[in-house]
Amino acid sequence: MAINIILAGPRGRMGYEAVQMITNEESFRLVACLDHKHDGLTLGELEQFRDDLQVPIYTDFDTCLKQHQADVFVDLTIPEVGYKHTKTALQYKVRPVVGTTGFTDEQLSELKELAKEQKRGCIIAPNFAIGAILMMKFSKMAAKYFPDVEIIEKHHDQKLDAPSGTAKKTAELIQDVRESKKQGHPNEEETLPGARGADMNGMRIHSMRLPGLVAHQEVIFGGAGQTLTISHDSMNRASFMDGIKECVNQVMDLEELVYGLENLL
Ligand SMILES: NC(=O)C1=CN([C@@H]2O[C@H](COP(=O)(O)OP(=O)(O)OC[C@H]3O[C@@H](n4cnc5c(N)ncnc54)[C@H](O)[C@@H]3O)[C@@H](O)[C@H]2O)C=CC1
Ligand SMILES: O=C(O)C1=N[C@H](C(=O)O)C[C@H](O)C1
Repeated sequence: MAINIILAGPRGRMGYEAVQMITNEESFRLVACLDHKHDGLTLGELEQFRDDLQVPIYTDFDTCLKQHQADVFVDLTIPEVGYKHTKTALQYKVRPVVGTTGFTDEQLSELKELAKEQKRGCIIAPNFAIGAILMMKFSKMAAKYFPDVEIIEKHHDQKLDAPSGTAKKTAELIQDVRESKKQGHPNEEETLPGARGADMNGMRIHSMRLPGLVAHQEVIFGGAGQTLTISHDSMNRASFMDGIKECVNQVMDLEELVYGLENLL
């Protein structure tokens, strides 16, 4: 039996790629899309999609959920909207797979509680690329031996949230094995605010935004007389699609919220 999917954000960089992946996958069926425009049209009526994509577009999620029996809801939008969508999907007992980043810790806790109450699977994955998951895992391994670490994440200049979800997740994983420690000289001073980047329990995260970039991260560890750099580059958004596929399949068997694809691989 096919898995029926509703996708939010089909016209976005990730959404467009996800439409191609879902509609090319035999075991998936794209039953509807959610957008903030084009209510009542189908994807095929929009310029960027194939004419034969007879997938209806809704601007109101409640209406969409009442009209279509969906198993999984995929969100690739913006933080504020993605959070509201995820909550609504869970209230309708539809399983969310969320790639949207920038949720607060409070929002994540609230959604975790809701998924538990509703006994519905929900996956929130700051990064769907397998290479990025390995980069995070390797960083956690290295942090045991190198407590001094700085993260540099580099993204395209249309990204809304900083630091990236991946950088925050990496720092959280490192934090599991690293004691809180303020890095750099104890008396260091920023003569330009922000020069040392964001501070997460003494660990520093630097966010770079430039046209031409897609999604890249370096985790640099420093020790006596040596540095270790673990890096990952997504050259295009196809790099995230296998991860979304995996999450759509796995969320069907979950009854709680899982934050991070590293917990499922
Ligand atoms: N987890 C992962 O592996 C990845 C996550 N992302 C995240 O995915 C999200 C989307 O990224 P991009 O596609 O690059 O952004 P984008 O800006 O290209 O697309 C966002 C889409 O959201 C849509 N949108 C805005 N408000 C909406 C609403 N009320 N209802 C429905 N749709 C709405 C916009 O029309 C737009 O098409 C971001 O949060 C980004 O950080 C991006 C790449 C990989
Ligand atoms: O906005 C993006 O592009 C990306 N967002 C995710 C993040 O915030 O970590 C994943 C990837 O880095 C691409």
